[in-house]
Amino acid sequence: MNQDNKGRLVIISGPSGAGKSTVVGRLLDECGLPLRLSVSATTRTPRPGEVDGVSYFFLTPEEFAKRQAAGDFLESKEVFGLGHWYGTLREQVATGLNQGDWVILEIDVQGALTILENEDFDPITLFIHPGGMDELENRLRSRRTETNEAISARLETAAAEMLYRHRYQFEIINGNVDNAVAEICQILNDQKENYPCSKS
Ligand SMILES: Nc1nc2c(ncn2[C@@H]2O[C@H](COP(=O)(O)OP(=O)(O)O)[C@@H](O)[C@H]2O)c(=O)[nH]1
Ligand SMILES: Nc1ncnc2c1ncn2[C@@H]1O[C@H](COP(=O)(O)OP(=O)(O)O)[C@@H](O)[C@H]1O
Repeated sequence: MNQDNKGRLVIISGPSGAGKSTVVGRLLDECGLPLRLSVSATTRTPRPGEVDGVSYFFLTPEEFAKRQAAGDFLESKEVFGLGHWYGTLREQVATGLNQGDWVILEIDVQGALTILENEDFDPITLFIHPGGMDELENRLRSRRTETNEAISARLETAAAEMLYRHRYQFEIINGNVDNAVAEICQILNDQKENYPCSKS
């Protein structure tokens, strides 16, 4: 799927609350590359303001299981141990790569490792974190989207995920959003030298 300059896969992981969505939103607008976000499917309920098909495809557990059985996912995982599933849709990735886009997967560590084991891809991998667990907790609490139970599960998972950051090519500390965005744009544009885009 990745031959003939037909786009690239970019994997971004990091603990919940690290600022992945914030940074990715900016990258899409500011990097000057044909980036697009792969919209994942999930069984979790939408937060206020999240739009089906834009933030995620929000599926019932039954719909999700059906799509798993049909082989529609490149990878799918239960994240945080709270019974909510998340999955990368093959179609999202294939469509983007075939159009020459750089397809961003904003996925957890388990999903990233599964894709790294898949030899069809040669992804650029980035791990984002805020530099400290206290700051992570502050961000999660001030986002006001999660219950205390969900915040605790996210913090526990965060500690485990941090242990995998060395499996990624690039570690980004998102202390200041502007700096993190600039650093990642620079990394991606440097990679372009190795893999010229068919689109730009
Ligand atoms: N493996 C996998 N993880 C995903 C996928 N989509 C989102 N995630 C991860 O699921 C976690 C939870 O996402 P979300 O419920 O939106 O909460 P947030 O990270 O606190 O904003 C994050 O670590 C995401 O990176 C996916 O398709 N596959
Ligand atoms: N560099 C930063 N400094 C301070 N707050 C940030 C920073 N980056 C993101 N945030 C805030 O932290 C919270 C979590 O960010 P979000 O992008 O939702 O994280 P993630 O997608 O990794 O779960 C949000 O309220 C966001 O506005």
